[in-house]
Amino acid sequence: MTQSSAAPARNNANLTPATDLVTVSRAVADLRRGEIVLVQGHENGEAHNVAVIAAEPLSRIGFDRLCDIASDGVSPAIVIPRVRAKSLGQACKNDPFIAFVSEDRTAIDADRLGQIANPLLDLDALPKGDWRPVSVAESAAIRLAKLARLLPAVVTVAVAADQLESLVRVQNLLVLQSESINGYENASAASLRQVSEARVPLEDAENATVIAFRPEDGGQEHLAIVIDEPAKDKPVLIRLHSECFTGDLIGSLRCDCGPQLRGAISEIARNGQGGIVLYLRQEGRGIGLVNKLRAYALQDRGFDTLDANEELGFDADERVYRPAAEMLRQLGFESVRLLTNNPEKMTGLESWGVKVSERVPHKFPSNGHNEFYLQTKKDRAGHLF
Ligand SMILES: Nc1nc2c(ncn2[C@@H]2O[C@H](COP(=O)(O)OP(=O)(O)OP(=O)(O)O)[C@@H](O)[C@H]2O)c(=O)[nH]1
Ligand SMILES: [Zn+2]
Repeated sequence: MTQSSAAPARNNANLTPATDLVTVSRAVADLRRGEIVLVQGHENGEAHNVAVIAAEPLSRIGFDRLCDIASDGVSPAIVIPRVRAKSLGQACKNDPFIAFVSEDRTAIDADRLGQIANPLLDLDALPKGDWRPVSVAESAAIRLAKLARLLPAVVTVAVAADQLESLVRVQNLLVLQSESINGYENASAASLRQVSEARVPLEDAENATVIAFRPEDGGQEHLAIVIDEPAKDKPVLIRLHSECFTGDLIGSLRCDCGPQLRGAISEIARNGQGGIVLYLRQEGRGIGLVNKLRAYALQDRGFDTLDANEELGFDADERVYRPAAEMLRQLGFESVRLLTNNPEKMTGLESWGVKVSERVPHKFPSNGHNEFYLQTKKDRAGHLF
């Protein structure tokens, strides 16, 4: 076990379970670097603690350190999506995630873990082992991996209560409560505050102002592009646009995002009443760019856009709409006319108290590459084309 007695503890093991935005965002960064984080969950009135490492950026050193934490001879558990377990030959119930524990600790190394976790990699055979349901702490750890925009697959070992305090103190590991992880997205959205604003004349809307909103934990800023001067006492024309690096910036033909973004700006400018484009940092329907590229690679192997997400262990759509509702509230708008084909955006906004008085269709012609994508949204995601 690596020890550094001089390292100050970054928090203590008795933290209250209130959502702790800063600790969660620090844990996200730790997980992305391949570091161990400690997660505490409560089941049947008892605390269960796990030390966690993400399966994806797992280094040999990180894996060895995790094994050092485990009791003698105990293999770490590999928590993967049910669909991945199925394709590895394990018929399982409907739990979305399942844990695999190898009989032989030496049968798993960092490379083998990557192959087990990532559906794009081939795996010859799984070593002998047992499957078991995941604990509350482990399912929160999966949520943390999703917040980190990593593959939803983690490696865990159980940690006894007396071991927890020394890991925090001696190894300088973060400990966080499952409630904090599970409440993070909501709390982060509620903490958004305007941090800067400037006039930015656009090709299609000369009178535009970009306003940036930052969450308290210092996470990614969402943007409001306010065009002209929309009245606050009647429904404002808006578009909720989810970030799409490939479609918005480099002209990808796999989706319809580029034309939808530019089209929304010009339509709002043309209508003469003003309006707002909310540019939401929810790349890849909330799974992040790296995972979206993985989903594209799976689509090239025959999965459709929704199944590809699920094959990776994500929901078909992981977006949340509280940040959009919060920005509208702070800008002083209560009621909107929404440019969209996606009914979930309407119900999402309404569930956070924004009145959607009208849906304004926002369809653009297909381009020779995105017909199947658009058809899938219509047939399987209920998009109204
Ligand atoms: N995971 C995943 N995300 C994708 C794929 N294609 C596009 N996206 C993402 O999907 C989102 C599309 O966002 P929007 O255009 O705002 O939403 P929409 O659900 O299509 O709804 P409307 O356009 O409003 O009708 C962006 O974040 C894209 O990056 C894909 O195949 N997989
Ligand atoms: Zn796109």
